[in-house]
Amino acid sequence: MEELQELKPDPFFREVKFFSSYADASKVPSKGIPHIAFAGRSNSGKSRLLNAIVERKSLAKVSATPGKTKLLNFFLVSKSLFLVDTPGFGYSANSHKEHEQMMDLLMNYLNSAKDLKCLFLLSDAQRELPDEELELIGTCFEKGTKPVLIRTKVDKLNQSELSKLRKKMKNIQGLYPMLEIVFVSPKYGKGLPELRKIIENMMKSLIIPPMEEDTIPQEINEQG
Ligand SMILES: Nc1nc2c(ncn2[C@@H]2O[C@H](COP(=O)(O)OP(=O)(O)OP(=O)(O)O)[C@@H](O)[C@H]2O)c(=O)[nH]1
Ligand SMILES: [Mg+2]
Repeated sequence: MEELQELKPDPFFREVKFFSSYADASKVPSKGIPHIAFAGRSNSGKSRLLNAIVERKSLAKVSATPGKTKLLNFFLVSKSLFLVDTPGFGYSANSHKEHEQMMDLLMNYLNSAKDLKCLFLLSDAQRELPDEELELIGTCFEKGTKPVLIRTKVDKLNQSELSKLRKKMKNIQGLYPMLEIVFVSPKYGKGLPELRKIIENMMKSLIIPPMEEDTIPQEINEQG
């Protein structure tokens, strides 16, 4: 894979900040600012990809230990878009009880957030795509949330593994012809222009009300 090229700074992502964290899905912002959520198994690379898209090194917290992100962490981009980092499903290094709470939080959010317009569903390219991910893609189409399937860590695959993966993804697009699938490696900048384009197109298709002052939190709490 080619080395990371110097990326052209994207003006839309120049203004990005941590907004707030939520442990209760009913409290998340719902005033018309669209959300894009990053969901997927623990350790699939959600937090790292979010940072890479907005060209920040450590805005969202990244860790090699699965289960790092425990809350719904909202990042506000140009006062008009929330990128939402979420706890990972599947194995995590947290206690069983804590993990169950994280999963309840995530599912409540995915099922109820009115402003969730797009789901970035990440899955490690070294692993088979689990059936649950396919079901989640189906649910997104039913609910009118645009799903994007993102295969991460493609830098860890060799050429023959990559071509096998491409074939498998073609089969999935046979099931879901409208599904966009992107291969990424934040390490090498791969897939980032495609994802930024998806975000740009989504923003163009929406009418977004100006952000009200009272929705900006007075005290920003800790990211979890
Ligand atoms: N080689 C490689 N490593 C990656 C890539 N993306 C993420 N990683 C690494 O994978 C590990 C997990 O990344 P995170 O972004 O914290 O994963 P996450 O999905 O947010 O994990 P949880 O918050 O625990 O659910 C970290 O050590 C990352 O540096 C990638 O594209 N290539
Ligand atoms: Mg994370």
